[in-house]
Amino acid sequence: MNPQHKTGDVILAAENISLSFGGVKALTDISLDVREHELLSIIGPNGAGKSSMLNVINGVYHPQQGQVTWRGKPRGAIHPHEAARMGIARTFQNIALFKGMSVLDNIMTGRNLKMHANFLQQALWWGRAQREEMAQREKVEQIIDFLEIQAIRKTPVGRLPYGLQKRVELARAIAAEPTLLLLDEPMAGMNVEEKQDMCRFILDINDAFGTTIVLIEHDMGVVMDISDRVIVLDYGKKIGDGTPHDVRNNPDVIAAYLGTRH
Ligand SMILES: Nc1ncnc2c1ncn2[C@@H]1O[C@H](COP(=O)(O)OP(=O)(O)OP(=O)(O)O)[C@@H](O)[C@H]1O
Repeated sequence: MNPQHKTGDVILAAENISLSFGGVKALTDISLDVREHELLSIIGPNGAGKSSMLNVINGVYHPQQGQVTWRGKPRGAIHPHEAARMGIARTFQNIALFKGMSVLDNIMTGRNLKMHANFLQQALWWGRAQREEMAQREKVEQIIDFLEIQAIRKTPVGRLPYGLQKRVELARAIAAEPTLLLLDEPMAGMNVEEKQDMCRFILDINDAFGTTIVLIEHDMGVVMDISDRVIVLDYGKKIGDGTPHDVRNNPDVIAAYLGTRH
């Protein structure tokens, strides 16, 4: 894929971010930006700081130094629910779904932010709340069709194979209609066919909804294939930032990462 034709303005900028846990420096002076509509991958060996960076972006961690700017405005220390309100959705390395609930109900939880009627309003204006519930369900059904999970819509998530659970988690994340979608190893533990499906869905989301995607992924084939741009971290420092072609030919990256691990 080629990048430049589709990417827009910078929507998120992280400037000089440093984050430590006790004596462990997870991130050191990292600056990066995320441009609207792009598919940006963050790669690097285990412990390089990739998940920490996503956690800074969506407000799970607050860096000791540096600043995050969202649509040109410095953000300050925010919590994940505030990041969600800004339009930043997230999936996790370990699936975080309600295992006893059906696929449909799990995806509905992703619509919470879009619900207007609160509990009291639901009690007072039953009709209106019901109309809203129907509209939300319709949206969820569209997502179910989009991700081709119609056949399992009533199945409790805990009974599904791993690959499908990952797809349901993706469905729940896009149910929030995010501007920026953070995906933390969405293909980990998948077989080749499941990975191909997941790649297709990620690209479709990016294309069909214009959703900006930041992806952490260890599979280099996948990263080089689908990314518009790749950022490389190593020991908490940024050592590469460019097109897949640039990164593949960056001597620092080759030395620190591609030739050695994974
Ligand atoms: N909550 C935490 N408490 C203490 N140390 C942490 C915490 N989160 C991350 N770290 C440390 O920060 C460093 C970066 O970890 P991080 O999980 O961000 O790396 P990563 O690149 O995502 O690794 P992986 O590919 O293994 O998921 C590691 O040394 C890790 O042990």
